[in-house]
Amino acid sequence: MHSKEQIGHDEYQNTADWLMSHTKHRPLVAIICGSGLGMLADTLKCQDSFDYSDIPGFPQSTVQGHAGRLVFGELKGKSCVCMQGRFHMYEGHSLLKTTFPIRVFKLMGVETLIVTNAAGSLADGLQPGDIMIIKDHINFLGLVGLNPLCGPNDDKFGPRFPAMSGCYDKGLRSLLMEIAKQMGVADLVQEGVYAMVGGPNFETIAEAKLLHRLGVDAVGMSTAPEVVVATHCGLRVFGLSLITNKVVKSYEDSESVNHEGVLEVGRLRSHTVQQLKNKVQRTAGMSNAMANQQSIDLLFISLLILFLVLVVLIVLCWVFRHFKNRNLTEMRISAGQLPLRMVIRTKPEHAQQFMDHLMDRFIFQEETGPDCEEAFTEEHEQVTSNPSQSQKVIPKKMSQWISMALPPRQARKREMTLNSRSPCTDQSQAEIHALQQQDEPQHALSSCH
Ligand SMILES: O=P(O)(O)O[C@H]1O[C@H](CO)[C@@H](O)[C@H]1O
Ligand SMILES: Nc1nc2[nH]cnc2c(=O)[nH]1
Repeated sequence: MHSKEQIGHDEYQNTADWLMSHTKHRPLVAIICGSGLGMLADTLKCQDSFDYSDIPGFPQSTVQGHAGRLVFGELKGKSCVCMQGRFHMYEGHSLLKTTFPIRVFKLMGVETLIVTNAAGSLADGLQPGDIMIIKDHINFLGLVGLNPLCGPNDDKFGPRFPAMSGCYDKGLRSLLMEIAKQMGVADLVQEGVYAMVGGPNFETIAEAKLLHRLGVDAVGMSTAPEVVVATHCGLRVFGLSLITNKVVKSYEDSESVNHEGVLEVGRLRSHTVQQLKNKVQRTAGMSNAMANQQSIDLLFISLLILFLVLVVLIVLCWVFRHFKNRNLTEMRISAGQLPLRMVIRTKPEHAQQFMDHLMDRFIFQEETGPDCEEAFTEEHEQVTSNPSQSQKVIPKKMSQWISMALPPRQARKREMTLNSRSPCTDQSQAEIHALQQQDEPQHALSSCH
């Protein structure tokens, strides 16, 4: 039973330490080369390569087309590590063993895993030689409990129940589509769902029909366990399937698939796959820390722009209000001893009318208030003694309560009119001057006695 097998954290760590003591490379990207795709490592500079048989704890590769070598090297100055040959369950390895290198890479500081494989197509639109960007997978082994994460969970790597939705990085997927367009090979590239079956036999026609009905675009015998383990330990994953054959789905079809044919297509398309892989690898080679820093910078700039827009809006509102109120007369009314105030803004021509009504009201109330009788009588006499005066005069007592602020230009005119028409007391003159010197619309007490 695979689930009883355990690999201790120390065993992964020992292998990681051994590798790091044998190479100066500190890769951020790891690549697993699928069947016939071992040449993906060829373009790496300053290579350090190790046979799997020399690496402590590493399983051995037994499949033709999988060299069994770990190659460290640089692409455009960025270190990466390439597995020339992967491990399959059908070789007799446990799923924990087939995914052993992934956790070792994680402990070495790898952040992104690029998986490649050879696969048979079920989708009518995928032809041999096409490249499928893996959008998602169906892990048939996992669905029946054959999963490298079975057994005690190593919390140092990841959670007991890891999410798998979105395990194939969306950003890198769209990036590859862009790159394919730029390279003029967009018609060779499309996204699809990969399914992993146990192998090593290829599919019967009934199985092929079933997979097709289930929505599988391409099928192979690897990849899913590696992706599950990589996602569990927080690696960013990108996957490419090279379509090496069409899966036979019809009893009338006389064609049949074989491993040599699979390897041959791999060799023929190796150059294109290599170019695509290199371009994604260069972007992925930018560490998560760098990518995060870029996101933080972007967030900071967005916030700054938002703040500036807010400031501009506030200033615009202030200016708008200022100009809107500029030509209005402002009347401020304070009531009693309570801090009760009312501000009324109205067109200058309506202001006097309003004041007249207000004063009539006040006078009526003053008449009924016993304590203000004396003040009222005195003021009332003043008003009635000069009935020709077109503008009513606010009684002295009320001037404590009512004030008017005219628009700046009108305030000046009004001041001149008041000066020429009726002599103001020294006190109210002083108030007019004092208030007019303020920046606000000038306040002119309209009480003139
Ligand atoms: O998935 P990779 O390793 O690319 O290999 C694929 O090709 C082999 C069959 O020809 C199988 O191992 C299948 O999984
Ligand atoms: N299962 C399976 N694996 C493959 N690997 C390459 N081609 C195929 C295929 O047709 N079926």
